[in-house]
Amino acid sequence: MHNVVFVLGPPGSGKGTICAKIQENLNYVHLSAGDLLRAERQREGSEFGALIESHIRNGSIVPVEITCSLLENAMKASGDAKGFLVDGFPRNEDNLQGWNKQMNGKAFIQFVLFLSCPVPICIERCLNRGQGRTDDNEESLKKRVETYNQQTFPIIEHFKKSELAREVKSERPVDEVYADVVNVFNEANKQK
Ligand SMILES: Nc1ncnc2c1ncn2[C@@H]1O[C@H](COP(=O)(O)OP(=O)(O)O)[C@@H](O)[C@H]1O
Ligand SMILES: O=c1ccn([C@@H]2O[C@H](COP(=O)(O)OP(=O)(O)O)[C@@H](O)[C@H]2O)c(=O)[nH]1
Ligand SMILES: [Mg+2]
Repeated sequence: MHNVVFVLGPPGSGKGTICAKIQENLNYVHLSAGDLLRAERQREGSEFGALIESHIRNGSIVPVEITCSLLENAMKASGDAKGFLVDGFPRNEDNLQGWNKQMNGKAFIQFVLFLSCPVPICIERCLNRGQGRTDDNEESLKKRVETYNQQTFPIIEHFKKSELAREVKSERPVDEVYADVVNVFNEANKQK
């Protein structure tokens, strides 16, 4: 049974940055759904490359069958780990239902880390991210924020209702955000 922590928040809220630090220090394996999709987009012979690229440029969400299989394969390939940080997923109802169907009995959601950050700061961060991404531009970001507000925030609300969400405000400097995130993980692992 894979132990999973979903890491959610608007684009630019710091999910990848924080997950990398957690992976380094707390023995969780970081799986960025976005990175897995970008790798699949480039993979020689992938039948989903064009579909993934159009969703990424559009800030829309790739069908869960594709993303969930990439995540499950990555967890299988990773071998034993204290847990998996599933970064940037689930992003909508289709993702959540698809995960529940495909991963039922195979994964346990320990909790959901929600990095909350004002949108203008998020946009600024993405525009300065400098990773040469095809979706870090004004046009794509506008759509990504709309997708986040319309489709992803309701998923966060769902996890809040089931008392699985742990919110950390992430407009502060990385070290301050990370210190609070460590406390959330320590608290969650104490309860195990
Ligand atoms: N707390 C923070 N303060 C300032 N910049 C940050 C902070 N967290 C992340 N960043 C920067 O903002 C950009 C987006 O961070 P990233 O971790 O990629 O966010 P996400 O994965 O949520 O899109 C990166 O350039 C990163 O270095
Ligand atoms: O589970 C996922 C994760 C990402 N994406 C797509 O990949 C893009 C980039 O996601 P990522 O998490 O890398 O963006 P970030 O929030 O880190 O800026 C999203 O806008 C979506 O188009 C998706 O469709 N499903
Ligand atoms: Mg990211």
